[in-house]
Amino acid sequence: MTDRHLDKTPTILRKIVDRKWEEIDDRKLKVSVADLKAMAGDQEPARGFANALRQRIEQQKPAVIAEIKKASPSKGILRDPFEPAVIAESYENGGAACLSVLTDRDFFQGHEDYLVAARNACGLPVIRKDFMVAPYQVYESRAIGADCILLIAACLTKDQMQELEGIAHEIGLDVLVEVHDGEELDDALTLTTPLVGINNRNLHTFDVSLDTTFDLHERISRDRLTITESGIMTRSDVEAMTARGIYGFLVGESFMRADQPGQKLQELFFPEG
Ligand SMILES: O=P(O)(O)OC[C@@H](O)[C@@H](O)c1c[nH]c2ccccc12
Repeated sequence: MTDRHLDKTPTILRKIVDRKWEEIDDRKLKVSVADLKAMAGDQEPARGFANALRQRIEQQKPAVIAEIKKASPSKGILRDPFEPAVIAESYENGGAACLSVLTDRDFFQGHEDYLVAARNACGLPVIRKDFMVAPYQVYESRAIGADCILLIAACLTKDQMQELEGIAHEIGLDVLVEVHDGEELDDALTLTTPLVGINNRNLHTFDVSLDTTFDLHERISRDRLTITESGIMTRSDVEAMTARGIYGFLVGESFMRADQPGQKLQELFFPEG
C-alpha cells in the first residue's frame, strides 16, 4: 500500500493497518457494498455529530466526546465487566456531547454490536472509532448506524483521506480527521470537515504529551473545531485546554476506569454542576 507515513515505521500502527486490509477482504466475501447500502437505507438519518460539538464550543462550554472502549494495545483491559448500553446512558446523563465507540476487534477488543447497543441506549451522536483505510468501511459505518467516522492521518495519504471524506459526506456521515504532527495537519487541512482532532498520543510509540495540542492548535483557524484527544486525566488538564480556548475533548481511559463513567465526566468537566 501507499500509506506514506507507514512505509518507514514498522510499528503497532503498521500491524493494525495490515490486519485491517485482511479483515476487509474477509468481510467483503460475506457482505457486499450493495448489501451495506441497503442496510444503510434502513437506518434512521444520522444524528448531527459536528453540530452537537459546535453548539457547545461556540458557547465556550466543554464539548466532550466520551469514549466506550474495553481495552487498548497500550493499556490492556480497561473495564470489566463492560456494558456499552449502561455506559452510554451514564455518559448522556453526565453531560457528554457525543459518544465514541471502538469497533476494532483484534487490538481494542471492540465490536460493531457495541456501537449499535450504545447508540440505541441514548440520543447522542456516535463516532465509529476504527482504522478506516477503504471505502468499504465507510459504507459499513453508516450501515451499522454510525453518525461520524474517524480518519487517522498517520495511516492515510492525503488522496486517501480526500476520497474517504467524499464518500462519508455523500452518505451523510460527519468526519473527524486526526493528526499528531505538522505534516499530518497540512494534509488534514485540505479536507472540508470542520472537525480536527489532535491526538496527544503518538500511535507509533504510545508516548503522550499535551504539548502536541498546545503546539498544533495555534495553526488551526477559528472556522474549524479543535478536539484534543487522549491523555486527559485531571481537572488541571481540562483547565489547561480551556485556558487556551480549546473546548473539544475526546476522553476514554479516565472514564473507563471509573465506577460510574458519567459521574467521572461530570467531575472532570462540570464540577460546579
Ligand atoms: O483513553 P484516552 O487516553 O482518554 O484516549 C481516548 C482516545 O483519544 C483514544 O482512544 C484514541 C485516539 N485516537 C485513536 C485512534 C485509534 C484508537 C484509539 C484512539
